[in-house]
Amino acid sequence: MDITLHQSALSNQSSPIVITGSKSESNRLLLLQALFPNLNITNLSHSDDSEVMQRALQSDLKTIDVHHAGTAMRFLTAYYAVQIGKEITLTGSSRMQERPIEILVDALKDLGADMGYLGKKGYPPLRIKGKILSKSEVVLKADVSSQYISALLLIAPKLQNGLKLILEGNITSKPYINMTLSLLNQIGIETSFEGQVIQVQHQDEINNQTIVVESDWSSASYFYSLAALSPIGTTITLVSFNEQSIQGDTVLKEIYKDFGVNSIFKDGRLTLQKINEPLKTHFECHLVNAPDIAQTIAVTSFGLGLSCELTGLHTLKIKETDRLQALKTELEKLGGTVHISNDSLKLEVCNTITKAVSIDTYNDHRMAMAFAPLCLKTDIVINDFEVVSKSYPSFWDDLKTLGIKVSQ
Ligand SMILES: O=C(O)C1=C[C@@H](OP(=O)(O)O)[C@@H](O)[C@H](O)C1
Ligand SMILES: C=C(OP(=O)(O)O)C(=O)O
Repeated sequence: MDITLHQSALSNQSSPIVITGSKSESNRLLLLQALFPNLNITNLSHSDDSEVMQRALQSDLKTIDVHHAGTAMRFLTAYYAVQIGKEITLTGSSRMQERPIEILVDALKDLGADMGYLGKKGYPPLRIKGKILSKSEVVLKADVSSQYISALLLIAPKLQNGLKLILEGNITSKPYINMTLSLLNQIGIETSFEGQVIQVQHQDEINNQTIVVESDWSSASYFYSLAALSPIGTTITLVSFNEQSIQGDTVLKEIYKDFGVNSIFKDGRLTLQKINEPLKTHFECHLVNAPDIAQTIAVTSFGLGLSCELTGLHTLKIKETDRLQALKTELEKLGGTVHISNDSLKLEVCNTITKAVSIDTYNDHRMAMAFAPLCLKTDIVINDFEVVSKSYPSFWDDLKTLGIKVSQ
């Protein structure tokens, strides 16, 4: 189904937007909780991806389907590899069956795992038979997806001798690896990360404890974009966010300064203030550490009539859709001119936005949410609007709270 966002301005009296827990943190903690049952978690994400993860970990079924959830696919591959005596099929949506997993499968097999492909080599679905993994050191490529590395790190404390990972190549999405290590440290597990080598110590048990999931910074990006596209003086308040976070997407607060948005933290609230128009007409950003906010930034630049060059985007082609191609197609429908390569996107200056365009979302929540803020400039239709539930089910309600006029 589609949804129409009528050209609107944000209300200046709206209540704060409450964003729930980070899906990345939630899915890591859910897996750690399955390994260490005395870990208690609060403020879990309400996203489809976290619900899928929760259901999978509680399931006795022989086939586990994670739909579109990349973290669930990768983290559960490692988890089931060490579930002794269990044999399962792990599968996902048709897109998931095009998202590569060979680097992780090879690393787990090198450690002693018993698993294989049920379809195309290198891709889900997988057959996994849990066993004790005998080895504790493995070499793997780090330039395709950090999720393979996080998956191995999450099961590492339960391996007999812990784990030493030797990373090859440029490390992509590094803040997500640091997030995994930080959560391991928070529950009392010792780790080190020096150069290309990560080590995790073996640990059987942890102390009883509760971890509060931080609110989701990737979801906050759409509000940064709304603030950037609004007149000077506009404010949007988000709860609950603190300046210190283990999520790499906190770089938003630096990046959006260039678009005239200031971030003020007070008592767990983050207020975004549009304080000036962009100081430059061309924007450049290297996003190898924050791939999930690339779509938001490209659309903000377009909406502001700026040219931009975004680099470090080689992972975008293997996400929910080929995000580089999807951005080019949809921005060009709106009148933009976009050049893409395997790892970059260049947008030319465009001062008129084509009206009432229908944006295709390609089963990608971030396509829907990244384009939505353009309703501050023109009417816009978002096709298959339900996709947002992958990470942010209440997104459209939250837009209405801000005064955006929405109809179905
Ligand atoms: O570990 C995680 O929670 C994630 C890592 C990133 O993936 P890649 O490492 O594949 O870039 C990111 O894009 C994804 O949304 C979540
Ligand atoms: C890429 C994403 O998720 P995943 O890889 O976990 O499917 C995302 O949420 O933008």
